[in-house]
Amino acid sequence: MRAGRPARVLVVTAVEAERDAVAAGLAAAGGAGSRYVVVAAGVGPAAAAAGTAYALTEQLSAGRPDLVVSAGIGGGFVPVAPVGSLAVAETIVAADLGAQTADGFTPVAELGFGRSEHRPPAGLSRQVADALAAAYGPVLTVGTVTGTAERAAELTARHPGAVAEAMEGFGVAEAAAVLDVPVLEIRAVSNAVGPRDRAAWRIGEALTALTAAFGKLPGVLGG
Ligand SMILES: O=C(O)c1cccc(C(=O)CC[C@H]2O[C@@H](n3cnc4c(=O)[nH]cnc43)[C@H](O)[C@@H]2O)c1
Repeated sequence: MRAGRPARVLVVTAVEAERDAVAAGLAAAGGAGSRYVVVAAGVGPAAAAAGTAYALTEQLSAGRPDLVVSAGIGGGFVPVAPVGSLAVAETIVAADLGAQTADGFTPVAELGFGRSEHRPPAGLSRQVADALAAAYGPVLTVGTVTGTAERAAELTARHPGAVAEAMEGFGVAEAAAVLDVPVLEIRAVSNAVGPRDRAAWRIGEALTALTAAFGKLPGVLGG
């Protein structure tokens, strides 16, 4: 990102409820909303990449965005990211893109194809995490929501310090990287990563936290 406050920010969520929660926060921040475009691109990394690429291309005539933010609800690794809290990505990791063998999982980058993670600007991501009182660490992108304690333990072992998982960050980051636009990922925790208990998801609480985060973000990014 160029020095100073970003002139244009693209925020990509998965679903409309997340988009509306982000927009409500930006509206509460007052005026900053005009520099922000918020789109709901769909669930999963493929929809996220396609939607981000489309939105970036559409915005090019007004000038290339300075920053792309992947945002929404997510699963939190407890105890570091409990339900209702926020998580900000230090790295955005494609946690299930690769090959599963008898010896375990090999990430796609180790297979010699592409990359397995994106690194947001370190100073900026840390600054945003601190300002939002968010957990800070790797945020995993998965194609399949974790639903067992065994899978959660496997992910934690492979990605020490992981704070959250969701389904879009890596797709958003891949699209942003094509235009060399820096990326952040901000997640509001709706559920714990672990044994599947859909009834325990606190989506309303997470959306409220997401709104609060985007009420603060313009101030953190420089008004
Ligand atoms: O209940 C299910 O089985 C289920 C399966 C696929 C998707 C969903 C969603 O509700 C997706 C919405 C959205 O939420 C993010 N999210 C929230 N918690 C998690 C999680 O623990 N692991 C991964 N993603 C999560 C995700 O980014 C989706 O876009 C429900």
